[in-house]
Amino acid sequence: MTGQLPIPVLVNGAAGKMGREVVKAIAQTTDLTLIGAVDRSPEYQGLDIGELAGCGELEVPVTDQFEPMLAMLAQEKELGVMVDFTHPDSVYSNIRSAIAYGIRPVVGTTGLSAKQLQELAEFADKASTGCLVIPNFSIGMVLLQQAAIQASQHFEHVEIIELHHNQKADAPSGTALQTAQMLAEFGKTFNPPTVQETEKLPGARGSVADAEIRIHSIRLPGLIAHQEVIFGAPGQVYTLRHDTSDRACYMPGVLLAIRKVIQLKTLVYGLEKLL
Ligand SMILES: NC(=O)C1=CN([C@@H]2O[C@H](COP(=O)(O)OP(=O)(O)OC[C@H]3O[C@@H](n4cnc5c(N)ncnc54)[C@H](OP(=O)(O)O)[C@@H]3O)[C@@H](O)[C@H]2O)C=CC1
Ligand SMILES: O=C(O)C1=N[C@H](C(=O)O)C[C@H](O)C1
Repeated sequence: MTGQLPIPVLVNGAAGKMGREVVKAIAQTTDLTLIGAVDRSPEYQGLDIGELAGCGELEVPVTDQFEPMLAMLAQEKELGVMVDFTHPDSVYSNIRSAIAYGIRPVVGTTGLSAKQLQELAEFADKASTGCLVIPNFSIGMVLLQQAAIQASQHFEHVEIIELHHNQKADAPSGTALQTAQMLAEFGKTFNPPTVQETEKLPGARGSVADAEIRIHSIRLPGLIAHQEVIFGAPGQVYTLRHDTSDRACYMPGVLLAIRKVIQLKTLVYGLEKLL
């Protein structure tokens, strides 16, 4: 907490699957206060977000008026935070708008390109405004990625499978892309060809990400969010797997990010940098 007052938070995408979890998590704290709930869905306009999220009335109605809410948040005595769980198509401009108002973004929405991230980092830098972009807020995924980095020093072959619910807009997942990027950071290239391959169906071998790491995306009802990183070598396979069974798993990371972002003056990418 800065001073005596709670950190004012605006949740963008508040009526969505993640937005509702964030609203519930904030309502259970004493050092954060929900001051706005933005969502574009017409069916939820004017409804109390607390009722919608299942944590009781919060006297915060859902609105689609993002910019006016940012302007209102900018008037608060304490530094304001905008949590974004919206859509890959709008996240870039949401972050720019928040920073322009001096609001600190905590971003879970995936789908930002490397170029967009670079531009946002420069924008945040110039404005001396903290911004957190976190492809995955769960501690289990951070641990998986750390184990994968360690294993990558010893294996030449690795592929990633990510499995998600079939409402997910982007593929591959932000987490899978980040994982490949983390393994590529040590300058190694994986999966040297062992045979001339032919794809009888385009995409059968997945997509090629950083350092020649292949990513395969599965979308099915019944899934939430899952990832496997599979290393292979002659005579052995080493599989790392993380399973999400409830979106509550992301909330400790989201709350940590809200509390940290107000201390930052630049854009930081990845939960591991906060731990
Ligand atoms: N970083 C992490 O740990 C996690 C990240 N995610 C990411 O978060 C994002 C959201 O996921 P999820 O909650 O499952 O998605 P949902 O579709 O359930 O929720 C998104 C909500 O935001 C609304 N919305 C979309 N665009 C806008 C906009 N421009 N302005 C205001 N509201 C908007 C949607 O309305 P409508 O339905 O009308 O489009 C919907 O109500 C995805 O990118 C997902 O990959 C998800 C889980 C964890
Ligand atoms: O859409 C989701 O659900 C998730 N999205 C994030 C991603 O793309 O990596 C994080 C997690 O996998 C859940």
